[in-house]
This record gives sequence, C-alpha cells and structure tokens, in this order.
Amino acid sequence: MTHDAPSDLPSGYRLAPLTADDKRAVLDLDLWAFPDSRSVDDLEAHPLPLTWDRTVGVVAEHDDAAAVPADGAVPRASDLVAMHSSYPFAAFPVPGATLPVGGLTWVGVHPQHRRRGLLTAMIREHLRRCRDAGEPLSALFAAEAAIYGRFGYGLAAYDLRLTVPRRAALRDVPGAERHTVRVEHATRERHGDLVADLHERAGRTAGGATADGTPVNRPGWVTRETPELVETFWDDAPAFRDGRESLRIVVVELDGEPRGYARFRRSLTWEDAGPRGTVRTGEVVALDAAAARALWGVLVDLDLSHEVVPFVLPVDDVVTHLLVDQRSATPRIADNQWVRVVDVAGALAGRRYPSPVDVVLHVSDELLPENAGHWRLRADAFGPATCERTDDPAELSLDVRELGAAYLGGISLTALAAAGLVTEHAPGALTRAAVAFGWPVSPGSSWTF
Ligand SMILES: CC(=O)SCCNC(=O)CCNC(=O)[C@H](O)C(C)(C)COP(=O)(O)OP(=O)(O)OC[C@H]1O[C@@H](n2cnc3c(N)ncnc32)[C@H](O)[C@@H]1OP(=O)(O)O
Repeated sequence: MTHDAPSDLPSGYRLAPLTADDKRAVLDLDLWAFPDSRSVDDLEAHPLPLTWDRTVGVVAEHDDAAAVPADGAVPRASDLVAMHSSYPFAAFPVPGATLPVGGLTWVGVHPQHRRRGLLTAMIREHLRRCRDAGEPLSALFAAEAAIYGRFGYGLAAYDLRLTVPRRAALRDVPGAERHTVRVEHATRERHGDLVADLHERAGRTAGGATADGTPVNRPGWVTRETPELVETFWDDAPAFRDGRESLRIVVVELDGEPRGYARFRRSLTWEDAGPRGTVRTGEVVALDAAAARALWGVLVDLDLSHEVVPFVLPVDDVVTHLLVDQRSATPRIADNQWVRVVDVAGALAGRRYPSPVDVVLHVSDELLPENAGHWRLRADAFGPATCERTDDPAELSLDVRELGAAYLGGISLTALAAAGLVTEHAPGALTRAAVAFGWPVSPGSSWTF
C-alpha cells in the first residue's frame, strides 16, 4: 500500500491505492463492514471481483488514529480503515444505447472510524475518477437505502422478489412444448459462453425492436464485463453455498439452440409432513415467452421441492404474466440500482427517448456544481439527442438526484413531481418530459454488484 496525495478527507487520514498484495487487509476490512461467519483465512484463496486499479483505500495515520476515542476498539492488524472500488462498465445499458458507467462497489468503513466523513470523501474521489474516465454516470446497489441520496444518487430501478409455490399454474405459451431441457452441473467451462451470450441478448432485445429494426433494450441490464466479475460469478466453492448443493443449471433449447437458462441450488429438509425443499435460482433468463414458459415449467416442478425462490427479477418480468395466480408467489419489491448523473450533457445526450422532446431543465447539484444550471434537451423519438447549456427560462426544475432516478426510464417524472421533487414552470412541460423520459421496458439488473 503506498500513500497518495492528501484529499478532502478529514485530518489523520489519507487515500491509498490498493493492489492485489493488499488482499488480506481488504478482506479484513470487508468483514468489519459486512459481518460474516467466514474468516480472512476462509476467503483468501477465493478470487475477488475487484478491478484493482479502481480500488482505493483510506489509511489512518497513526498519530491521529491514537487520538481517536478508543471505546474498547480492537487493535487493528492493518491501517486500512475504509475503501471503495468501482467496476468499469464500458457498455452499461441505458435507454436505447450503452454508455461507460462507473459501478460503485465494496464501500466500507471500519466501525471505529464511521461518521467522520470518510464515505463523503470517498464519494468525491469516486465521482472525480468517473469524470476523468469519461463516465457520465455512476450506478450502485445500496446496502442501506438511506445512504446515497445525499450524494445525488437517485433510486432508478426496482426489482421483484417472488416465492413461487411448487406446481404454480402457468399460462400456456404456444411453442413452449417444442423446447428440450438440459439439467446439469453448472460449470464455467461448459456454460460460461452460453450464459454470457443469452444474458446479453436477453437484455439487448428485451423490448423487441422499433420500426427500423433498432432493438429496444432493458436499461440497467449490466453484463459481467470484467474477467474478475466472470471468475467470481462461476466460483462454486463450498464456502459460498450456504449449506446448499453445488451449482446446477437448467438450459432450454429449441432445435438444439439454447434459448434460456437458470442457475440454481436446492436445499432439502425432512419434516413430519415429508420433504421440504427450496430451489434458489440466480437470474432466470429467456429470449422469448415460449422459452420462458419452458424454463419456468421446469423450475416450478422439481421433485422434493415446495417452492422456487428466484433471486431478483425485473418488475415486468414475463413470469408475472405467466403465473395464473400472482398472489400465490407473494410478490415483494426491492430497490435495484441507484444512478448518479456525473455529466448532465453526456448522460442526457447519451440515451434515447421514446417520444420527441424539447425541454429546458434547471438542474441543481450541490456536489458537482459543473452540472448545475439550465440545460436544453432535444431529441427525436428513438433518435439522436442533444443536451446543451442555455440561458432560456427553465420549464422544469429538479435536483440531480431526481434526474438520476428518472434516467433509466423506470421512475416517472410525474410521480417525482407529485412528491414535490420536480417543479413545473411551463404548463405541459412535465407531461411532455415524463413521456419522453419513460421507456417501454422496466430497468433493472439481474445480479447485484
Ligand atoms: C455501493 C456499496 O458498496 S453499498 C455498501 C455500503 N457499506 C456498508 O453498508 C457497510 C457498513 N457501513 C459502512 O461501512 C459505513 O457506515 C458507511 C460506508 C455506510 C458510511 O460511512 P461513513 O464514513 O460513516 O459516512 P460519512 O461519515 O461520510 O457520512 C456522511 C453522511 O451520511 C450519513 N450516513 C452514513 N451512513 C449512513 C447510513 N447507513 N444510513 C443513513 N445515513 C448514513 C451520515 O450520518 C452523514 O450524514 P450528515 O452528513 O448529515 O452528517
């Protein structure tokens, strides 16, 4: 660990770039931030998903650290007290396009050093790095929902959690019966390319295509772009199974071509009434309704099970319409990705809009004042967009947090205005902008990062 130049951290702390040599210190800090029964020794042999040259620590300088009220604090093996990292998503799906996005992750502060402004300083550092890297957006999954709004991240996507009872009735889809099914041990060697290909295609074509054949994508459907993310995705070590079986996969095929998959692990207990098994799946991905029907048909009827618990699903996932009785699957909603607009012009010009729009927005941004001011957004339906500074009067005012919330097309500007978070200055501007900022497919990622 070498020390970087001082930043806007509180006194007594410094930023420090982290490398693979810091793995034990990183794991130790991570276990302080996210309590877990596993130890550094248990985890050290396993790959980490981090991109090291985007991984930054905060170290306590010892003199100042000694001045910190100890309060029974445990002596630390390392001076690493906080860290964050980000994934370089080069092709993050936004409505109708992809953009480079910094996926903020592995944010942690040792409990002894919390609430002194370390996260605040790390976020500033992260946003500066996103700007330098030409990333007009940052996205994240929040450990706690109250953390990131203050830094201009808006809740941009929800996801759906279901517990589907065994033999849940599904509506018929013509052609589903033509699929064949493979149920296998899941390995990267055998299934890595298949999963990556189907996952990317399912996101890119989720909404079909426009009249000129342009695919309508699912915003936020981020792919595992780095080798480290792929490696950890396929790491099936017993330490990560939580008592369940090794990784399995169902693949549905049509005429020998894979059309959908679900990775899963089962667990089983024997009770007086008989076997009680749970099938936990990762993402359930299919290219069309018939493949989805074939896949869910397998998942809801695995022997000795009584329920299927998919991980996260888009809120408009096809299964919500295939289930005859949605209530029986006890749907719950959770927050998926939070989005921070780092560069207003780059972000707004970089997505597509489903209706023509010409609107002047007044954006406020306390943390990145270069984003603040009046911006004119112009776009044709599903065509190119421009976003430029203007002196023209604002038609809508909103904070960058609300702009991030609306950006992926899943949160309506009208709903934000109803909550008092967007202000309309010109009659009709809100409706026009709200329609344009929407998108035919709900946003969301199928995995958390
Ligand atoms: C993208 C991801 O990686 S999500 C993972 C986030 N990490 C975790 O949840 C692990 C456990 N928690 C932690 O490591 C830390 O408590 C963190 C990272 C959440 C916060 O770090 P800190 O250094 O304490 O934050 P910092 O001192 O900069 O706080 C800034 C502001 O956020 C507030 N804040 C910090 N954490 C929280 C929280 N969990 N809930 C609500 N408010 C919070 C602080 O009160 C402070 O508010 P103020 O400006 O009004 O005084």
